[in-house]
Amino acid sequence: MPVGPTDASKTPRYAGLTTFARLPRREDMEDVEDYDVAVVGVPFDSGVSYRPGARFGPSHIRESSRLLRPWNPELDVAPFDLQQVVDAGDIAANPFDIEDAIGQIERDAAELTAGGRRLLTLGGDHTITLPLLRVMHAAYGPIAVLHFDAHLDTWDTYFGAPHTHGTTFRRASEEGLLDRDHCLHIGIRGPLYDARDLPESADLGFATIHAAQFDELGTRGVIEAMLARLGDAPVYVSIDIDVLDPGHAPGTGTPEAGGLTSRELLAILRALEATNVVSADIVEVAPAYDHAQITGIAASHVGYELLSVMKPNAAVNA
Ligand SMILES: N=C(N)NCCCC(=O)O
Ligand SMILES: [Zn+2]
Ligand SMILES: [Zn+2]
Repeated sequence: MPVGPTDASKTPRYAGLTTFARLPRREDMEDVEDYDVAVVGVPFDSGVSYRPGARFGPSHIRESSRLLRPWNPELDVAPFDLQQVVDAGDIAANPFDIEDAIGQIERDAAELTAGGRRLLTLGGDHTITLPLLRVMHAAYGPIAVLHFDAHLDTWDTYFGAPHTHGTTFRRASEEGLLDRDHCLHIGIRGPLYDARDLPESADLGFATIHAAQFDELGTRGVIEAMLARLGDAPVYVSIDIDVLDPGHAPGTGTPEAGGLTSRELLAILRALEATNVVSADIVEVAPAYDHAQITGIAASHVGYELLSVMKPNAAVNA
């Protein structure tokens, strides 16, 4: 039986060290390799183009996750009984050297996912997804990326810099990491730099469901289109919290009006039960702009739903 979160009926939720959902720390495990999914923080925000602060995202999401409970009634699952989930702490990413940080993230994520283990990464800005996708590609081959974001993040460079939070998915596509027939952006909105931004993103392998399409499609219609696009491919889910409307997630660096509600996002994530989610990240949570943990709580619930749809990899401990 997996070791689950601290029992809230025996130890107050607000007591003790802060781990995601009050899960055991990886260091607490007798056999440190004995987990199916690791939650890991990447406190890095040196790739942002506007407001900084996502380096404090991991600790804020953890602190906001203390109220999560063990049973998920929407999916009829107990995500922490299905598989051993641990909190693996934070990856120490160099704030002064983006290339070095990307290398550190890639190495540590490769180690944490050895043997087919899953990762739920708490960012950090969206720069951190590139090394995570390299690790996914090494394990699974070209990967279907399900990208929730207000932004395309398929731009080329900022000030000549190739590795930023706005260029991640162009680099990933250029490096051949993506399964170009099955990648999808959901929630795109707001002004762009150029009329070519959208066609270029399509050329890089992404279909798009714009935030403005939610009214005509409805959540059900979005889910159907998403499942059709993903098919049976191994799916990596990257969630930029700014996909949510600023009313649902004010604590982020590049907010855009007209976004999803947290209820819409959570419903869409639950539908991933029918797919093969291999790992995921939640990025761009910047607590300095948050109020009353609105963004942190949304992010912690997003993480909970992701853990609820990740199925244990039969290869682990086989
Ligand atoms: N939040 C992320 N990942 N990217 C935003 C980039 C928007 C911009 O610099 O214009
Ligand atoms: Zn964004
Ligand atoms: Zn982004």
